[in-house]
Amino acid sequence: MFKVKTLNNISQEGLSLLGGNYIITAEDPNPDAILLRSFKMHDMELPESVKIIGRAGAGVNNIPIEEYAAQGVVVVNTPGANANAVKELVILGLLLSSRKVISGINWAKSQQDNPEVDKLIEKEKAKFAGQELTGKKIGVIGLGAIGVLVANAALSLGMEVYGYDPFVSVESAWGLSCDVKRALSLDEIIGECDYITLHVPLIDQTKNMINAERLKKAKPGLRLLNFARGALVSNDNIKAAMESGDLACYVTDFPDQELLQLDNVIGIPHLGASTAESEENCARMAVHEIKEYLENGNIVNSVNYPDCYMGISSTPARIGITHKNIPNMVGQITSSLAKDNINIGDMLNKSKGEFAYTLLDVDSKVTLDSIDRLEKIAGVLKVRIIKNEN
Ligand SMILES: NC(=O)c1ccc[n+]([C@@H]2O[C@H](COP(=O)([O-])OP(=O)(O)OC[C@H]3O[C@@H](n4cnc5c(N)ncnc54)[C@H](O)[C@@H]3O)[C@@H](O)[C@H]2O)c1
Ligand SMILES: O=C(O)[C@H](O)COP(=O)(O)O
Repeated sequence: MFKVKTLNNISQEGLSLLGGNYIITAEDPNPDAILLRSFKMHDMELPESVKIIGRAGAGVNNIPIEEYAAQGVVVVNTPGANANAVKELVILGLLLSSRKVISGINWAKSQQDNPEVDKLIEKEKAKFAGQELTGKKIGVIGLGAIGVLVANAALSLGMEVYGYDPFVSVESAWGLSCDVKRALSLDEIIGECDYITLHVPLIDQTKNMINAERLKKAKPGLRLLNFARGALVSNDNIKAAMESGDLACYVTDFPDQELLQLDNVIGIPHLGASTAESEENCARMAVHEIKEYLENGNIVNSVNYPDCYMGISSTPARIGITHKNIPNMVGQITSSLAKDNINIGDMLNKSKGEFAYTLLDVDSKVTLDSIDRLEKIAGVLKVRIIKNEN
């Protein structure tokens, strides 16, 4: 029996895939896995029992992934599972930043007791005129799962699309329309575009990426959309750019009190991934990844360990070892097993940055003493018996 602790509400359709061998808990102090959305884990003490953390979503800035890697805990996310939901909200954001529908609707509602409102409408509507998207230039920053969908959708709205992503994956590049123009730097497009939309992860290198200097170069009347993370742009810079008239509108899925006080900010309460379809997709994918790791030791879509897949074990025992990516780890692991007369039938060793994973199928049952010896090897972080039969 495995215990999965949830730190946020997770789609029931996804949770139901865990099946009868799992207990879903919000309270248990010693779970095998943690499943969450945006819950901030930075101040949380992680129980020793936790082997894997599943982020039902894309962003992992709410999880100390390096710290957990150093504890031998694998963190996985669900790439692309909520991308369509975000893309659709970005399209809405483009329209809301272009047409004064929010103020128009609010004005109309304020006239609900006015029997003459239909006559007033024709007079008042001039206050709510906007601009069209067709023919305008948009810069899409970050061409991953979301950025590619947004760039392609913007083309179909008749926009001229520039994409910027120095680390674009081959898979993303295949998904991107050849009509998207490649920008070699952010500065190259900030002065050209009528709209800029951000789709990068929040990491040290992207924090405050739309800084004061860049906003000063912006085309006057720029509309900036941020459905990625608030800290990619600072409030002070948004304020200054609005005061100078360079920034006409800031649409953000991450508003705070200061931003909500500004007239030209459209603040959405982090609804990018909040559709039934996306919540279900994310939960299904995260549950699949957690099951693969707990039941088979396979790592799928990890952000702090290498992906590693050996299917279902057909030997008597399987052992999974998270360890540091340093010389002679495989040598020490295999000779420790050899000393215990345990033959290795199959194995995989993969590394990612400072950390590595070794998955071994062995031809006989392993004893707790053998596991103890593996745990004592310097650099080994966690050893798990995934399967152990006679
Ligand atoms: N508002 C929401 O509800 C919501 C939902 C999903 C994701 N997000 C946010 O959006 C981000 C992107 O999501 P995704 O699913 O597209 O992720 P992704 O990993 O598929 O794509 C991110 C892309 O950003 C690129 N990138 C990284 N650093 C860059 C830089 N300095 N300049 C330009 N490009 C850079 C990467 O190469 C990658 O192609 C997530 O990390 C998350 O923070 C928000
Ligand atoms: O990074 C993400 O996937 C989004 O920000 C969605 O977060 P949520 O699951 O808390 O809605």
